[in-house]
Amino acid sequence: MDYETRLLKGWLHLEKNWHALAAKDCLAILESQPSGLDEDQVRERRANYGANQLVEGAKVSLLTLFLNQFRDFMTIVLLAATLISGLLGEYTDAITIIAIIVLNGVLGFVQEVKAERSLAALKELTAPTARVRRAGKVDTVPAKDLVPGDIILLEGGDRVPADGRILTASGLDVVEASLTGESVPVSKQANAFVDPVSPLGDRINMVYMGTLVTRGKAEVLVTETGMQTEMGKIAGLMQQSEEMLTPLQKRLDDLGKVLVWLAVGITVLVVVTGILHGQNLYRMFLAGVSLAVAAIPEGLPAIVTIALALGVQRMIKRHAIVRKLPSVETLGCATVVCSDKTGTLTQNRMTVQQVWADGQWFRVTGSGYNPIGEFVYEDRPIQPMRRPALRWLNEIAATCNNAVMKQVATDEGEAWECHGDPTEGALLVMAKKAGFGDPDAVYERIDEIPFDSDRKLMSVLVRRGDEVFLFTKGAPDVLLERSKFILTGGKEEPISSGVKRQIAAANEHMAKAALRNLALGYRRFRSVEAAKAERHPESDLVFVGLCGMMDPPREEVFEAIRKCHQAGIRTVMITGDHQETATTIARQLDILPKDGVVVTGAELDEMADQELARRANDIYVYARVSPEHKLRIVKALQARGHIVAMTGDGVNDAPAIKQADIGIAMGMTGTDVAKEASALVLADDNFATIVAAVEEGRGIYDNIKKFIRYVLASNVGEMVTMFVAMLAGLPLPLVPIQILWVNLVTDGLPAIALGVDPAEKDIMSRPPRGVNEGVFARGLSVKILSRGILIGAVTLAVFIWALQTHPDDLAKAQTMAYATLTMSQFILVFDCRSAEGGIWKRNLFENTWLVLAVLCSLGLFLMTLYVPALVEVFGTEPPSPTEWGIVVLAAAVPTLALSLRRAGRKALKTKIALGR
Ligand SMILES: Nc1ncnc2c1ncn2[C@@H]1O[C@H](COP(=O)(O)OP(=O)(O)OP(=O)(O)O)[C@@H](O)[C@H]1O
Ligand SMILES: [Ca+2]
Repeated sequence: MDYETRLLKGWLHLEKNWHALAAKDCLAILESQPSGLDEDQVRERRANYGANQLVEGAKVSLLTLFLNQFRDFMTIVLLAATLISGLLGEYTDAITIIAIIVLNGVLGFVQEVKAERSLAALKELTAPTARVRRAGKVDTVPAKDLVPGDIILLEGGDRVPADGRILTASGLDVVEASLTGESVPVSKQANAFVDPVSPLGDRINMVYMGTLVTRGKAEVLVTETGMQTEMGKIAGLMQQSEEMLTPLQKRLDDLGKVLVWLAVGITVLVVVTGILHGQNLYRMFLAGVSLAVAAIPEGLPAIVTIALALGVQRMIKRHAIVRKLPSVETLGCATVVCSDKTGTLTQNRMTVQQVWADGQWFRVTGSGYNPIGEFVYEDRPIQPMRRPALRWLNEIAATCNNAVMKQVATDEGEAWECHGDPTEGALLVMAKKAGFGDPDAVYERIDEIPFDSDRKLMSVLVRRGDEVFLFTKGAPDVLLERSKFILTGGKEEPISSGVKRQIAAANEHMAKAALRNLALGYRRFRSVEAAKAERHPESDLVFVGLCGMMDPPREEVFEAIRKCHQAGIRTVMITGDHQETATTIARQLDILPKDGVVVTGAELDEMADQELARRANDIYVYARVSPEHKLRIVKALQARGHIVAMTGDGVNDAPAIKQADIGIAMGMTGTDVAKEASALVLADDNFATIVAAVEEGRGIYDNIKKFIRYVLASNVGEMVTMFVAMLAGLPLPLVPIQILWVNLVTDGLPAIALGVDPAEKDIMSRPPRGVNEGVFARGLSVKILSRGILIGAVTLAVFIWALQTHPDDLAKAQTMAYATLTMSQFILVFDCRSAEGGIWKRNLFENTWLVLAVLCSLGLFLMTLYVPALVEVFGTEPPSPTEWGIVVLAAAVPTLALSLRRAGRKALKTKIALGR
């Protein structure tokens, strides 16, 4: 570092005024260069500067999390009661109860840690990345790995990953609202002079972490990372807290509060009636508190989180990444899925098959990205570079292009892969087939006007010797409109309206064959300066020709769309492509029914919002639309009461993604902006993944309902048993420790195993659930109460029977009641697996976890009957074989009776139906 640089560095150290320095001085100070840092430098700086991350708020320690398990009111009361009983000399009772409470706490703790971990893993998956140039090579790395001195590449749609000085920029616009509050994009430049004392918003040669690039491209030298960034300085204020509680979780939280008071109320009643009937006050108190602890479903929120988290992991396996947990529930309610076409419904592996130029048709042979094939005219191979129109066409196609083709080794030998836009990949391959493989050797690129979905065009300014051209490619209708000339027989001639009609017809012809079309053209300039001075460079073009590329539908989409039909979900295609191409593909995929309507962006512009809403139910394809139209479409569908899932990838798609009930972003081709607006990211950009996510979403919601049903029915059973016994003046049916143990073995493992239950087969043939439908809709509360009451009834029946057969043996009768209550819950858990069908609706062994969980819990329960040390503590007396028979029969009654009743009702219905 020379003296001057060191001087600057000293000054900078005080002020951090990167914006007031020349770019080359910034590079010198950071000892970097445009080709980037090398590996050693990066490693060293990582150690010095730390990760490029905002430090998060303090995390809850594991110990706190563990202690939290014992903080609820009833557990504290129970602990106090236990202490008293310890003081009164009931040591075994006291120790056992404490042991059970600790076990319960451990269980809750494990559940919560697991839930937390899964959520953290989720966050990791959606962590931002950055494109960085190091040692001359461009690579995508996690944004947290950036160090000062790194050279990063930005383009429209990126979130800026660190603070940096702009080295080069073309058409760069950045929204800095997150930093300055200003929502109008700021236009940035590399070489602008910026006053040292200017505010953040005026430093137009800098970009700042967390701001959004809306358009353009730039190379940026990272100057500050992590907490040293402007964002880091205000990190305390900025911590975005993502809404992580789902509507269901909130509702259950409220429900939990009600249930606590209900449980406490009933417990008080039980205790009071027990005492009035002459029960021992102290034992009654302990029993009451134990009952309350058992009956309060304090584990529900944690189990819901686990079910959500496990479901979310299953979704990840199916390539759907959930960014906002609440959307998991909404997924099951979706009534319309609006999907992009290119790459989502189709394979996005494009191949140019037809070319129209100079009034003639050509075929291009070959398939995929393999650059082997020929241009064919009237069934004879030709040499395209010898024909002026085709030569221009291929030169523009390859030069106005940012894709890179790479050869990779696969299992089936060498294959070609496209890095970049597949549309451009197809053009590169075509040019290579024509024999124009290396455009950089011929044309020097000076500038680029990047593609955007609104303009539907892309251009590059190039120089060849002292000739200067603008090469443009884009949607044929758009490009044709901007053309004034056409290349015929090697000469530029004015384009007549007749020729325009001929081109439009050629375009239509290819579109009807499902080809995706692009037009190519150029414009000459006198000099680079003249081109740069031109306000509308993409006009007065010379039209060269059309390329039609095949982009076949994805195989798996056919099945996915069929599933949607069955599940009562409508599929709508929204595409920037031509209406004929869109229509043909939509027909192939069975998205567009016979009477379905296709609407274009131009027609949308003519339509008022109300009219759009009125017609929204009949429109299946929106073609040649701009991202702005998407927002209107979402709103129109929502106005018709639909729950809308909407896909998108670009910056301009973000508002629609946000507005949709389920915003979906593309994982591969999507911009950061689209991803951040989304609730769901498709790792494979595949439509079928949306359907898989809906399926999982429905399954997760179902599973949550399953264990709510199970846990609450069990608890009702426990309450009914105790309450009725006390009312009837019976002795205590279960001793406190037994109550606690029932709760531990039944609420623990089996309930969690229900959370991973495979979805029912008919899950995608039901209509979508209403968004406002509560958990207890569709008779769930009746199911819970009927089962709970029956469980209580059989437990009491067995208890009374045992009291009568062994009048002097209360312990025996209590053991029988204890066994009946436990066993009936083990049977009930299998009944809860089917929403409508009864216990035999589903294969018992389909959910191995559940079988294992029940066996495991059964073992824990049997230990208290047969392990001598525990028998002593639990005061049990093992039933005889006959008594076991009675217990198991009685325990099966609630589930069997209700399943039979359902089967009976169904048979009756069928009979009535048949009778008609
Ligand atoms: N890289 C590109 N350069 C120039 N023009 C392009 C490029 N990519 C697409 N186009 C043209 O712009 C049109 C709109 O593109 P856009 O990306 O908005 O939608 P799409 O890819 O056709 O379909 P979808 O909206 O279903 O993804 C395309 O139909 C094509 O004619
Ligand atoms: Ca319970």
